[in-house]
Amino acid sequence: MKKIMLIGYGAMAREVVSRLPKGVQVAWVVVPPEFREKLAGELADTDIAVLDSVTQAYTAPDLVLECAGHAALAEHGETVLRKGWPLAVVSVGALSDALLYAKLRCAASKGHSSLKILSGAVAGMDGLAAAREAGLEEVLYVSRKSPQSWHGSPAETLVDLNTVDKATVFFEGSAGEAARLFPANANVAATIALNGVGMDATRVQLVVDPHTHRNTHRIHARGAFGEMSIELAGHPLPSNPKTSMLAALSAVRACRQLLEPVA
Ligand SMILES: NC(=O)C1=CN([C@@H]2O[C@H](COP(=O)(O)OP(=O)(O)OC[C@H]3O[C@@H](n4cnc5c(N)ncnc54)[C@H](O)[C@@H]3O)[C@@H](O)[C@H]2O)C=CC1
Ligand SMILES: O=C([O-])CC(=O)C(=O)O
Repeated sequence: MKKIMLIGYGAMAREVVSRLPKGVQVAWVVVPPEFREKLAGELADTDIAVLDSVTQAYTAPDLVLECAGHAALAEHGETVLRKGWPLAVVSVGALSDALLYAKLRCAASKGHSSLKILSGAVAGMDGLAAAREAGLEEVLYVSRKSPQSWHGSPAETLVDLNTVDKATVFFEGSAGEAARLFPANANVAATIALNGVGMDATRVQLVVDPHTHRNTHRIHARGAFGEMSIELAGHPLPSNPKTSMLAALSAVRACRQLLEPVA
């Protein structure tokens, strides 16, 4: 049996748990101290230990899965990697902080562990990263979501989410800016950047569309390899419209890979 540690137990983590393959079990969940008692009560009938620090686990997980947000990756990532535990992350936007990126890279190297950037809500990262080998001239990413998905983000100050009546671009900038300004909505921008031309050169547009219920991710890349356009229209999770179901599925896949000898 493979044992995983979850960092975070919100919409995405719960979706992952509901789809875990046979042969993989959650042994630890790490949440902020103020949520620990309540969650421990909720999980009292399970074998899951609810912790507020990764250091409270005394055996090594086969995988640590971060599904908790930028602050959580900054808080726990380095410790996990220094312990030699493999870490898969969805809050990729946190890596737009060059210092955090360098710290995690160094911790992974010192701990002989690995930091896996999950593809999350988007697809095509393998092709983009391969295309980069011969040089990329341009990468553009457009994210389009419903007003509901942008509530609680700085989009609220850039466009009236309650009255917008047509698809409207409310942000244009670099992947790094998008990831920092929209930590719960633009992790994909950082994922594309890390697989392509980097945080500064990746161009990003964020769009609110009152006529959609999907989270749509469009990538256009051009380079020596040729040209690629991908559009992925994902269903949001009912429990968090900011987060696409596919993001959770990319984490489920990482768990399944623990069981597979062929990658
Ligand atoms: N790469 C991708 O495609 C995507 C990445 N994400 C990332 O996944 C994160 C989680 O998404 P959801 O589950 O939908 O959000 P959510 O808000 O439903 O759940 C977040 C969970 O993390 C916990 N948490 C917060 N701070 C923590 C800390 N310091 N340590 C441990 N746990 C902590 C919260 O208590 C909560 O249980 C998002 O914040 C975002 O950064 C989200 C969607 C797509
Ligand atoms: O789940 C999505 O559609 C994308 C998302 O929130 C992110 O990139 O942070």
